[in-house]
Amino acid sequence: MFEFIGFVRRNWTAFNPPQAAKAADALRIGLLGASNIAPLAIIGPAKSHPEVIIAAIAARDENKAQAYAKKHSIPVVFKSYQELIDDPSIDAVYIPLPNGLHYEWALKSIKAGKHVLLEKPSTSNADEAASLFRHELLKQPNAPVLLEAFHSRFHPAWQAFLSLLDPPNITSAHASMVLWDGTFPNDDIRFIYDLSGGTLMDLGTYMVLSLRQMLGTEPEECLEAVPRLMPKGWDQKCDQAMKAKWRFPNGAIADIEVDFAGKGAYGQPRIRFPRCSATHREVVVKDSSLPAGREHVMVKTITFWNQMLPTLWHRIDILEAHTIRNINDKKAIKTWTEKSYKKEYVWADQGESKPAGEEHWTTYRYQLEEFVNRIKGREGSGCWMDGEDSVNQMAMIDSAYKKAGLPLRPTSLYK
Ligand SMILES: NC(=O)C1=CN([C@@H]2O[C@H](COP(=O)(O)OP(=O)(O)OC[C@H]3O[C@@H](n4cnc5c(N)ncnc54)[C@H](OP(=O)(O)O)[C@@H]3O)[C@@H](O)[C@H]2O)C=CC1
Ligand SMILES: O=C1OC[C@@H](O)[C@H](O)[C@H]1O
Repeated sequence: MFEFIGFVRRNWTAFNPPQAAKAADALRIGLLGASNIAPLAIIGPAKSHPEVIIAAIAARDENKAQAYAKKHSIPVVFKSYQELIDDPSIDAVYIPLPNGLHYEWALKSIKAGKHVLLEKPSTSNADEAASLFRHELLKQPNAPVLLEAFHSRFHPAWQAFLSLLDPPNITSAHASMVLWDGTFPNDDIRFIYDLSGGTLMDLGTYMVLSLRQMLGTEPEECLEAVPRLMPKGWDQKCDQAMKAKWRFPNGAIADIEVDFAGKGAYGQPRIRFPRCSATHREVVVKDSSLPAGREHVMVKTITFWNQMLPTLWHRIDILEAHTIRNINDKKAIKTWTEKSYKKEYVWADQGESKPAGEEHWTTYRYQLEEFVNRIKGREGSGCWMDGEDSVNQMAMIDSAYKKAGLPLRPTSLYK
């Protein structure tokens, strides 16, 4: 009952956040495009941030921008993306454009001296990511801050989950999410190759990041990648679903499954709640009560339920599979499991300095906190995604497209 009340209160407040009075030196952020995601990813989170003002929007159609600005109380409308990034009163831009336009508009914004919060996936492929994140302009003193908006990694629950893992001793890992057909129409930007669509580029990015973060390193090889293409008549260079498997340097095998049109038995819609899990190498548990010739071993599996939107609800399951067995023939004498659970909506006490956070803060709000901290030169929670991380993320995505025999998403012609 208390948990249900907490769930309702947390989620109601997440979507109706308290309004903070704005500081005189608040960052003025402009939005490129009247996107579907901005209200959740930045307009809402900015409300409770005293140092952020959503100051302007630009859309390809000015009337659309005006209507969006009115709905979301955005004071200034620009006629084009370029006009917005050229305006000296704008400090930073949020780029939630189709994936294929990320590179061009991020680079244009950086050239205009703006800080950039860039939607995931950062670019269309690893080559683009390398040219963007290793750009000379980002190496200058006082260079703009560029962040791939991988919101989920900024949440305390995700960090708590990672802290329970022992990456060198992980033997297998898994991450998956399956949605029902029709969540997005077949002509959505997500499924258009020329805009760098594909399910691996969308849901897949979260699962790829989950594996990379759980293993704490980059894969050696993509062992398998099996796409299901969009239905006939739709873009045949886009995957509607993807299953892929990699080998990591410690020998761990890690796989993902993502699907935008899950079907179960008899064609019934199938969904799979976002999750990821890691299983560790068997360890011997010291047990002085055992007779000679016997040993006690344990295998630990840790699962995170809802790594994508943990504020809504999440759970970390710690499962220990114990066995008492003969040492010589490995015959099991007794087996049992022990389970415990963890949730973490705010940072656990870390002594003197606890990073900012509230139970109702979404992943996007935690991310915005760190984006601002970085721009203002403050330490913050320590969560960040640096440029090389974003390049490696795209390299792992590319490796699956290559293995699947699909073309890499197209590189922008913008220089
Ligand atoms: N972090 C997260 O949780 C989420 C992130 N995303 C990411 O955000 C980005 C945008 O997603 P979403 O908001 O769902 O997308 P939308 O379908 O809302 O499109 C975003 C904007 O793209 C602009 N646009 C520019 N060129 C084109 C074009 N050729 N065709 C279609 N649109 C164009 C439109 O701008 P205009 O208004 O100027 O016409 C539109 O408003 C993607 O990169 C996606 O991966 C998406 C959902 C969740
Ligand atoms: O980033 C995202 O998160 C939620 C998904 O449903 C969406 O397609 C994706 O773009």
